[in-house]
Amino acid sequence: KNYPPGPKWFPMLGSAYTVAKLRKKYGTLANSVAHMSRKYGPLIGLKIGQEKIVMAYGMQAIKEFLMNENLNGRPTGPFYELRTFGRKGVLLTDEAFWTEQRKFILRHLREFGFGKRNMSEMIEQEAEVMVNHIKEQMGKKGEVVLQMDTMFGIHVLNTLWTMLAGTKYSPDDENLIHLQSILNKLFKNIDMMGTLFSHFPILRYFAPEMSGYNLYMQTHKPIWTFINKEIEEHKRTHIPGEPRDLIDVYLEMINSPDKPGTFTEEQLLAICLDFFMAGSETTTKSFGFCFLHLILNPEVQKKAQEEIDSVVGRNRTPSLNDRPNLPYVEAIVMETLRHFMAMTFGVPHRALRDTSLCGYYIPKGTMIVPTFHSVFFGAECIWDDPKTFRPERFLENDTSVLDNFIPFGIGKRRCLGESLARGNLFIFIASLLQNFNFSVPEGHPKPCTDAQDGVTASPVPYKGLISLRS
Ligand code: HEM
Repeated sequence: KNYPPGPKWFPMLGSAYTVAKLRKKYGTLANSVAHMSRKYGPLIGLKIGQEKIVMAYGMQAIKEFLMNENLNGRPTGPFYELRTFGRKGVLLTDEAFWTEQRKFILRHLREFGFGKRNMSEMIEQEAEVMVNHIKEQMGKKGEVVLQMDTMFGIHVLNTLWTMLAGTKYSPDDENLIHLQSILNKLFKNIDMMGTLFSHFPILRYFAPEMSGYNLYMQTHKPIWTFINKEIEEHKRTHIPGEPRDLIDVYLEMINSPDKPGTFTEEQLLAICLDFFMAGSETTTKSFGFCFLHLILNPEVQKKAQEEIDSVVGRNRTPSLNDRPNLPYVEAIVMETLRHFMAMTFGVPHRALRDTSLCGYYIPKGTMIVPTFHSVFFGAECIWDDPKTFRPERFLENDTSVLDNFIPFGIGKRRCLGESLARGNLFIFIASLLQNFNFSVPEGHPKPCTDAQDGVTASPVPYKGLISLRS
């Protein structure tokens, strides 16, 4: 009673068929939810299989939802448990277990530079590696055509992995390129609400291929192996009392006599997996959207390059200290996040107790998903030309712009990696624009601005011509 309104529920399927039909018609899940919200309002009540799912559409609904602590859980079920041998990690756990782990991770990541000055130095070093790697590929020609939607993956992971595991990988590391490409494939085949076997768990036994179960497991296994190797290496080389990174600190906690019960080796593996997925995918996809729009908007590149030349010059790498003096580059970062998150849903929450939202009843156990499309592109968007890539919108003196800018969420479950993500975006974009121009390669089509659906939205794969600036 008083559950949010939505499409009719059919026996067994619930509203799955209606949602699938809308998705076919409107191209993406975000566009389908936008369509449903026109009919049903800011909360759309769905039932997919046995699962109740509410989509929150619009700033007021999303803010009220994210600030309601009764809605701070994460979904349960085999889809969420199989990836980490039970409910483990930080991304998809809740209650006291999650609080203890999140606090520990945040405190110790800071020891290894997270959010501090040496984070800037570490990102600057990686940006230099990236610039030099591109220059090597250019050779004497001074230009090269590259697959731009995926080329940031290893560089982004390196900035994260330095703090987590004290390791960096070569941009040509074949194993890591493979792991990122299979993860990319998985993320295109599922979405933030899950996949067929998460809504209909029994299908994993009868139709493992069709329900997405096989792909899910085939993707996770090599990533577990990769992380396990890293943990084993740390166990072999770690000197007690001299932690080098988060894995070492965590191992010390596991070995301490008075450790709380939540600290186990499986939990450490789950945390690394969460970071591998939540940390590298999101930032890499954001770069994909950013350079796509920079290629299509040479005047934005030119404006940023003039700013960088006058503040930083050409002889040193931009740093996070330059942020206040590079407002146009910072505005590109925000415009990038807006375009990426407009087509990406927030991580699903779960009602820990019966509660109410926007005057509706939300029963315990309901999954609830924020639809950022509404605030960045859709009906509640405060910008009149939302699909245009126009960084200037963030430089206009309008405070409501920042009130409506919540790509990392709000409240207690707010993104744990915001400072690293923003730092990466700022330094990499500034460094690349300082050195290169980006354009459509001869004989190639203009990149398409439509997003592809998945756990996180991706740009349609595209190539760019990168040439040395004169
Ligand atoms: C463009 C980059 C990124 C965006 C837009 C982004 C956005 C988000 C959003 C919307 C959430 C969900 C908040 C909620 O559930 O209410 C989230 C959670 C999370 N993010 Fe990010 N994120 C980004 C990068 C990163 C990075 C680089 C890391 C790792 C260093 C990271 C780690 C996490 C983790 C661990 C959570 C779960 C937090 C929790 O449940 O307590 N994210 N992120």
